[in-house]
Parts: sequence; C-alpha cells; structure tokens
Amino acid sequence: MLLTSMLAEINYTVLQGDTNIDISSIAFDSREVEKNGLFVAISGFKVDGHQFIAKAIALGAAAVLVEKDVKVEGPVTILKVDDTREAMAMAAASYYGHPTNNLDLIGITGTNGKTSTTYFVKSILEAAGRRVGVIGTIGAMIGTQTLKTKSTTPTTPESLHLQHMFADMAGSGVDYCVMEVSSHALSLKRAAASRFSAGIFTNLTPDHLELHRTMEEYFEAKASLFDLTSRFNVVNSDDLFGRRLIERLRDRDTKLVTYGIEQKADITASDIRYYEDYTTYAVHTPTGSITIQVNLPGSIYVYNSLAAVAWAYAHGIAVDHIAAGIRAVESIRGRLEVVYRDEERKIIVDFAHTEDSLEKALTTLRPYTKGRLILVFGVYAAPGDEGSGKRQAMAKVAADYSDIAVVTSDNPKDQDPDAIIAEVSAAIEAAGGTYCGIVDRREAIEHAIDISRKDDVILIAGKGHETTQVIGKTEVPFNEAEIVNEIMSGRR
Ligand SMILES: CC(=O)N[C@H]1[C@@H](OP(=O)(O)OP(=O)(O)OC[C@H]2O[C@@H](n3ccc(=O)[nH]c3=O)[C@H](O)[C@@H]2O)O[C@H](CO)[C@@H](O)[C@@H]1O[C@H](C)C(=O)N[C@@H](C)C(=O)N[C@H](CCC(=O)O)C(=O)O
Ligand SMILES: Nc1ncnc2c1ncn2[C@@H]1O[C@H](COP(=O)(O)OP(=O)(O)OP(=O)(O)O)[C@@H](O)[C@H]1O
Repeated sequence: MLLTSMLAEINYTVLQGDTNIDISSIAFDSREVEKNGLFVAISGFKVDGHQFIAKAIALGAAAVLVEKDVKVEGPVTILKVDDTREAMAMAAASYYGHPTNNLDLIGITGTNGKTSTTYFVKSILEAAGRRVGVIGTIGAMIGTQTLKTKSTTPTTPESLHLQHMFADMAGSGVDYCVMEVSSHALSLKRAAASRFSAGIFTNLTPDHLELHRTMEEYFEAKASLFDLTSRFNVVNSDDLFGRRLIERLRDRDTKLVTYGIEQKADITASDIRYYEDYTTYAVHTPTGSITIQVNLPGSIYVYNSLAAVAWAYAHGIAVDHIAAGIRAVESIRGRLEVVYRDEERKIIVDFAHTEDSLEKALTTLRPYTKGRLILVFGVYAAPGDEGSGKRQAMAKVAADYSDIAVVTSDNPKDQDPDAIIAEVSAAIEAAGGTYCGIVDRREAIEHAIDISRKDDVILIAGKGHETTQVIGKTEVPFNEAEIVNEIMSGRR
C-alpha cells in the first residue's frame, strides 16, 4: 500500500525521505519488521521503541513513524506525529481497509462484567440468526471458531492486531462484533480508529490504578469509549459513575438507553428470584415486559444480562430472541464455574480479582452454602500503593464474607509472594477473619479440600479462565479446573 494512502488521515511532518513509496506491512515491535515495512516507534512504559529504529531498518523497514526527533543514515523515510499509538491505529485501519465500516461494532467497558455481557449480547444475536465475532478476555471468536492469539494478548488487542481481526471478521461474513474495551486500550489508543455503533458501560470500582493513578482518570478513560459511538450508549444507572456518565451523554446525538434495578431507568428488572444455579426476573421496557431466565447465579448476572437486554431492545431485536439468547448462555469459563460437585462439597472457580467482584462472588454463594464458605485467593502483583491498597481491601472482604481464607499466590511476577501473603494475612487477622497462608497455589487448593467438610463450598478466586501463573518472569501452566479434578480423582 502506498505510504501516503496509509497515512491519509494523519497529520505528520516529514523528517526525511520520500513518502511516495510502497509499504508491505506494519510492525510496532522491531523484531517483527518485514522488508519494506513501516515500523512504528512507541515510547513504552519499560523501554523506548525509538531505541530500536536501527534494528528495524536492518530488518528492512522502509519507513518509520516516530513521536520524537530522530535522524538516521540511509534512504529511509522518517515521519513525525504527535502520538505514535494513535497514528498506528489510524494507519492500521487504512491498511486493512477500514473494516469497522462493514461491521456493527459494540464496545463494552466497565471494571467488571464485560466478559459475560459480551457473551449475552453474542447469544442474543445468534438467537436472532446473526453471525457474530467476539474479542475479549477469554479470546477472540468468529461464530464458534476460536481465533489463534498469543497467551499474552490483552483483553483488547493492540490496534494493529485489532484491525486485522476486524478485517478477518468482515471478510468471513460476520455482521456484528461484540468487543470488551479495557481502560488500558482506551488510554493507549488501541481502539482509536474503530467505528463503534454502540457502547455499554457496566460499572466502575477501583482497579488498574497503577496505570490511571486516580479514579477520576480511570473514569475518564472508560468514558472516552462513548466519544466513539454513533447509535446507542447503554449505561447502568445503579452505578455511581454510570450516573455521572448518563449526565454527560444525555444531550448527545447518540441515543442514550439506561438500565437498572434500583434507580430510575429506561430498562428495569423486577420480581427477581434467585436460585442456586440460575435467576429469573421480569424486564420492563417502554414497550412491554419480558420474562428472563439467566443460567448464572446472583445479582451480578442480573445486571450483566440486563445490559445485554437493554442493548438488544434499543437495537430492535424481537423479545423472543432476547429471552432465548440470555437463556442459551449455560456457563462461562471461569465465571462462578462449578468445576467439581459431589454429595459432600462443591468447588467453584471464579475470576473475581477486585474487592467489589470478590464481595459479589462470596455474597452470591452464601445463601446456598449450608456449611462453610472456604475461599482460596491471592492478590495479584500490582506495584506500590495500588498493590498495598488492593491487598488490604481484598483481605477485608475475605475476612467479612468467608469462613476460612486460604491466602495464596496470584501471578506474583517479580514480587515476593511471601511478602504479599504476609500483608494480606495480617489484614485478615486485623479484620477478625480466619486464615492460613500457603504460597504454592496447588497446595493451597489441596489444603482447602483437606479441611472441607460435608456441605462446605470452596471458592477459588482470581484466575478464572486463565491457564497459567506468572512467577518471576516465567509463565507456568496452571489450569484450575483441571487441577481440582486431578486432585479429586486421586482421592476417589
Ligand atoms: C501496561 C501496558 O498496557 N503495556 C502495553 C505497552 O507495553 P510497554 O509500554 O511496557 O512496552 P515496552 O516493553 O516498554 O516496549 C515499548 C515498545 O518497544 C517495542 N520494542 C521492544 C523491544 C524490542 O526489542 N523492540 C521493540 O520494538 C515494543 O514492541 C513496544 O512497542 O505497550 C505494548 C505495545 O503496545 C503493549 O503490548 C503492552 O500491553 C501488554 C501486553 C499488557 O500486558 N497490557 C495489559 C496491562 C493490558 O493492556 N491490560 C488491559 C486490561 C484488562 C482488564 O480489563 O483487566 C487489557 O486490555 O488486557
Ligand atoms: N456486574 C458485576 N459487578 C461486580 N462484579 C462482577 C460483575 N460481573 C462480573 N463480576 C465479577 O468479576 C469477575 C470478572 O468478570 P468479567 O470477566 O465479566 O469482567 P471483565 O469486565 O471482563 O473483567 P476483566 O476486564 O478483568 O477481564 C467475575 O468472575 C465476577 O466475579
């Protein structure tokens, strides 16, 4: 593709070279540059991509996009932009032919609930006979086919990969793409050149403060998704930050649809009946009511399914398809997933890794736990004050809502797992809870099973669908569902 066409929508300054050249591909990692490719230099958190320009040229880069003044020898084109991440998103969208012009793209953001809301929207669309793509924490899919991605691929992939996925989806006849949009992605402009028809906001509670520093910054990052939407904005009116967003979006051209259980909203739920493995409720829309059965337990799945219902209602999907779509979601990997059950005990794996989600997971299970609620959890390694604040807050939840907490490792990375466990344990003790600390996560799970008695429920929280644990710089295989079943089959 001609470099000038690729950069048609970008303001740039030519630092050197010819812009009338053909470009074969784009890369933001010098190690992946191809002959006649465009290398995008990103000033990273750990290293500065501008350091690798010479390496990129050695591998054949014909042009380089920079955000700093640089000078290199040889016939290489160097173009300077204000923000290389944003420029890369725009160049990638051009390179792949602006694929989001041919897709109905729905973006879902919020601290918790993105993954299940994505699956509910997908299922409703499939009940209505549409072909759907999904991009999110559990991976990317076109219909039932899972796309191959690296294990390190973020929830919302880098713009270059994202545009490639959109192009594959549009090329294989997908009508809709339902996508989780993380706050990292919004801050780092991964979704910058994507055209969203709709945005859904689930909730905002403390998380990722290592990147955003304050809740205000975190909120602004999430809110920026709604600058990219053209048809509907769907917002949870029971959430404090949701209400702030509603005020902000009220006068926009994009239609606003609110949902909630407690506060006034366009789409509301009543007659909520909770059962051990599912919930039923009535949804009220301005044009009538629908009865919904959601086959995941607890209020969080009422909220997440209600978000999907609100979007589907705004989109004009028939009520039968809405109800059938929600009901068809039987379980979601690592979301209150019962990985083992016998007449003695039940063992559940959940992705709860924030204070709010851990509390919600424990309070959902409590009414159906005849014996004790045993929690196995760790607090993943976040640096500095955010790490410490998170350890204290999650320890308090463990003390308040579980009967026994087995404190263990959760991706300790470069931090000392003993020190994390000691801080969490001390905070549980201070809050009057019962606990023990076991560094090895498999041993911690075995211990929870050893101490369990008839009618106890064991919740293993934090890793959910993940299949690895990061210790130091090494990613070791760690599939909790498999581990539990191995332990239990060894005992039978
Ligand atoms: C914190 C964060 O988001 N980091 C992103 C950031 O990494 P970074 O700034 O540390 O990169 P770096 O290592 O300093 O490198 C800078 C640049 O030099 C390049 N480089 C590096 C080495 C080399 O030899 N040659 C070279 O060209 C790198 O490719 C990069 O472009 O820029 C990289 C390139 O764009 C991203 O891949 C990386 O996301 C990594 C994969 C990541 O794990 N991000 C997580 C934290 C994330 O995005 N999480 C969200 C949150 C999910 C949720 O809701 O919970 C997500 O969407 O998953
Ligand atoms: N609406 C909700 N409110 C609070 N907690 C929730 C809600 N929905 C899900 N959770 C909890 O948060 C965990 C993560 O849920 P989910 O994967 O849907 O969120 P997410 O937004 O995709 O998170 P992440 O971005 O970290 O992948 C679940 O395992 C559950 O414990």
